[in-house]
Amino acid sequence: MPTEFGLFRIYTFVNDENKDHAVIVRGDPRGKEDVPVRIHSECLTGDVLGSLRCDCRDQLIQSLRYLGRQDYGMLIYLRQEGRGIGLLNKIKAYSLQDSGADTVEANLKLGLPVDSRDYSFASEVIKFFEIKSIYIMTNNPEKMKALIESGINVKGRIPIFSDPTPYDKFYLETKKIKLGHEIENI
Ligand SMILES: Nc1nc2c(ncn2[C@@H]2O[C@H](COP(=O)(O)OP(=O)(O)OP(=O)(O)O)[C@@H](O)[C@H]2O)c(=O)[nH]1
Ligand SMILES: [Zn+2]
Repeated sequence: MPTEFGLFRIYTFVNDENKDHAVIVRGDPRGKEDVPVRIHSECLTGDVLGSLRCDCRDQLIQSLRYLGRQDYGMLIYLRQEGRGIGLLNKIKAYSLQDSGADTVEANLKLGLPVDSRDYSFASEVIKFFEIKSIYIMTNNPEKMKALIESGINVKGRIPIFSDPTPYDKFYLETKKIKLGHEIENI
């Protein structure tokens, strides 16, 4: 698949819930060591519509740009919208955030988990390609931990910072303080 970031191959994998996840592969990472991998969670509002309420689109573009410069690597696009609560609930959470709640409080007020994402599917994909070790592109230590616990040899982390805007500064601060994201530029 030719993209503005370079040439990739695209695969789809379907899980038990019948969600089709996309894997965008650069070069041939099969059997390789030290493969850069971005595991990106779906964000329709940011990734597709360009919403500035979050940094998702910026991280997606930075990841693809980075991967496009590598000989091999992959981006696993997981259909776990809204950290797993789905689009409808994320929009309800946005409404509560407009009344003052932060991104964590809003989920809790809706009676939903703060983060119900599952990375086992991403691990299966990495194992499918027989990748020996990875560098994970994330600021989220929980994501890294989940991958290690599922048996992936994670050699290290590649941070992806985006410049905060007036629209996402509070969101990024909350991710740093309440969700433990290692964001150094706020
Ligand atoms: N529930 C909820 N989900 C959100 C909100 N803003 C963005 N998301 C979702 O959050 C997911 C991305 O998670 P983030 O917390 O931004 O980042 P991360 O994937 O944990 O960490 P990185 O790997 O550093 O990007 C996507 O599925 C978005 O749809 C929000 O305010 N509420
Ligand atoms: Zn987003």
